[in-house]
Amino acid sequence: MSEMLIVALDFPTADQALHFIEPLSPDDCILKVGLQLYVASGPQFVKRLVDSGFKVFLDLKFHDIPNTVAGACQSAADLGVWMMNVHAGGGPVMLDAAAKSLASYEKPPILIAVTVLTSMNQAQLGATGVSTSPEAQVKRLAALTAEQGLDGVVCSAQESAMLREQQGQDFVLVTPGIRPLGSEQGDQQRIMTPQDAKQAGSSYIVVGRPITAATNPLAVIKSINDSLR
Ligand SMILES: O=c1ccn([C@@H]2O[C@H](COP(=O)(O)O)[C@@H](O)[C@H]2O)c(=O)[nH]1
Repeated sequence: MSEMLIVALDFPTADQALHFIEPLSPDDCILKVGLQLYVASGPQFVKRLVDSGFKVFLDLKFHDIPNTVAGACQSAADLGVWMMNVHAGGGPVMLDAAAKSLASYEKPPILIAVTVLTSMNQAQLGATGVSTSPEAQVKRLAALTAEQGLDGVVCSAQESAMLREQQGQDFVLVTPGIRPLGSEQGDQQRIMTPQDAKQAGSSYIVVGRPITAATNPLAVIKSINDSLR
C-alpha cells in the first residue's frame, strides 16, 4: 500500500492513460490528472478514475479572480477528487475565496496552493520580478497559504524541511521534481530523490516521466514504494 506516491498521468489521450493504469490498483499509487490530460479528456474522465477507486489529485493550478477560482474549486470538488490546487500567487483574497468555496462540503478535497514551480530556479524567478531566492519566496507563499486556511502547498522537496519546521506536522507538503537516482532531470530545476524527500518531511511525492517513460513502469513504482517503506 503506497501512502506517499502520486503518479502524474501526463498523457495526450484518455486511451493512453487508461492503458497505463490497467495493471495498477489504488494500493499502488495516487493518480494525478494535470493540464494535458484534462484538456484532452475532460471532467468525465476524472470522474471515471474516481469511480474506479483511485484517489485523484486534480492538478489544474487555478489562478484567476477570486469569484472564478471559487466556482472552479466547487466544480472540481463535485467530481469527487481527493486533492486539488490553486496558485498561491493569486493572493490572499483568491486563496480565501478558494478555501471558503469548499466549506459546505461534507468531505471536501484537500486544497493546496502552488508556491514556486519546481521547474524554476533563481534566475527564472528573477525574470518574473521576484528578487528573493526560491526558498524565501516559497516560505512567504506557504505562510500566506496557511494564513488563509488551506491545507498545504506544492513546493520542491528541497524546501520540505524548512516548511515542516515553519508550518508543523499537519501542513500538507506535495513535492514534484522527484528524480530517482539515474533518471533524467528534464525541465525540473529543484529536484530530490524519493527517499531524501521523505526524509526531508514531504507528505507526498509526485513522479511523472521517470515512471511513465520507463520500459517497465510497474517495476519503477514498486521500487519507489519499496524505497519509501
Ligand atoms: O511545481 C510544480 C507543480 C506541478 N508539477 C507537476 O508535477 C509533474 C511532474 O512530472 P515529472 O515528469 O516527474 O517532471 C508534472 O505533471 C507537473 O505538471 C511540477 O512538476 N512542479
